[in-house]
Amino acid sequence: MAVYTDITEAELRAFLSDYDVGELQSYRGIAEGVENSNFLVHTTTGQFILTLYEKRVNRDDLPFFLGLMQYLAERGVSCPLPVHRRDGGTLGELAGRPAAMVTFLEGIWLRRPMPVHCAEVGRGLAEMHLAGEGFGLTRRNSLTLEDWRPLWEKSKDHADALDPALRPETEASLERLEAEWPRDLPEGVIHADLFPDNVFFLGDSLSGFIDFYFACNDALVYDLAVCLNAWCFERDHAFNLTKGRALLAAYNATRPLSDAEIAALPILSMGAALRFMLTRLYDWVMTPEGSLVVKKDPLEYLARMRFHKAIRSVTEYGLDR
Ligand SMILES: Nc1ncnc2c1ncn2[C@@H]1O[C@H](COP(=O)(O)OP(=O)(O)OP(=O)(O)O)[C@@H](O)[C@H]1O
Ligand SMILES: N[C@@H](CCO)C(=O)O
Repeated sequence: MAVYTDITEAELRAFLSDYDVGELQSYRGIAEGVENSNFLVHTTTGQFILTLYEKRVNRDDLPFFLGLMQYLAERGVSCPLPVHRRDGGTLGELAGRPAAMVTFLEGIWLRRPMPVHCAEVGRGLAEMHLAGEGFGLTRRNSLTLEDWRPLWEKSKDHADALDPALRPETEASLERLEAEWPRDLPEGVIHADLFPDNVFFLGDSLSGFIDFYFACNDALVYDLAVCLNAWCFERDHAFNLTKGRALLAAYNATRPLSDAEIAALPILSMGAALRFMLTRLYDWVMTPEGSLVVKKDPLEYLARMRFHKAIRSVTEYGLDR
């Protein structure tokens, strides 16, 4: 459950008094998510999501995240819109945490996405990349190549307990990624965490993206590599070629990939798999026993790392070449 910081009704009423959102009717903590504390807030004018930003979110990055959601929403991307206070600001403080409210997005996330949904994500991701052009603020990706080894150093002593293969394979992956990481790919604003739980659907149609708290400037195709990892593998860790084809074709139809971007897909996908293995391993080690947060399995991403390492041609992802 992701309510690390609880709030009282009195605190919430005082917070809401700076907004034109009507009277508080009810509120409850939202169990899903692992990063921040989220509350669903009902007022006489509608429902909103209130987020209290926790450990991994740097306060200085919040104007980037909130500004980006606003920018994308204004340019036709369906995503939460930060709610403005009467003084014009969107960022406040509640229970000693930075806090903001955003509009509620209709839809549900899919536990078992099908190829049709992968195609929707591919199209939506490409549209988001195009819509992000010209956004005035920038943010470095804080979970990219340079950040992986320090993260690994903090948790590697616990790797053997999970799987004896984890340590040697991660060390070998880090070396290869450090030697081969591509540098000159087209960059822009990326979501960087576009997992199924961050994409809402109404029926088979994508209804919106949430959770922009890893968004940053980086190679656009890295976002696609994250999606390949998050959307196109089955529970037994097998890659689903039909899903890969659907995701990549739909992306490519909206924002055509260059030859360099296509060639970089295997190494970027391997890097993306390592990134999620590392943050999951870190959380696995650091989250206290008995805590209500659902820990995610780092080994799912060891399996994906193996798959990407063995790729010989991008046709294995479903790209026609
Ligand atoms: N704008 C929104 N509209 C509707 N529901 C939302 C919205 N934002 C968040 N939620 C709900 O809150 C849950 C957690 O939100 P979110 O994924 O942003 O949290 P997080 O702690 O940052 O999680 P993550 O583990 O994905 O990084 C979502 O699964 C969704 O149910
Ligand atoms: N989407 C991530 C959690 C947030 O970084 C994961 O599944 O590991």
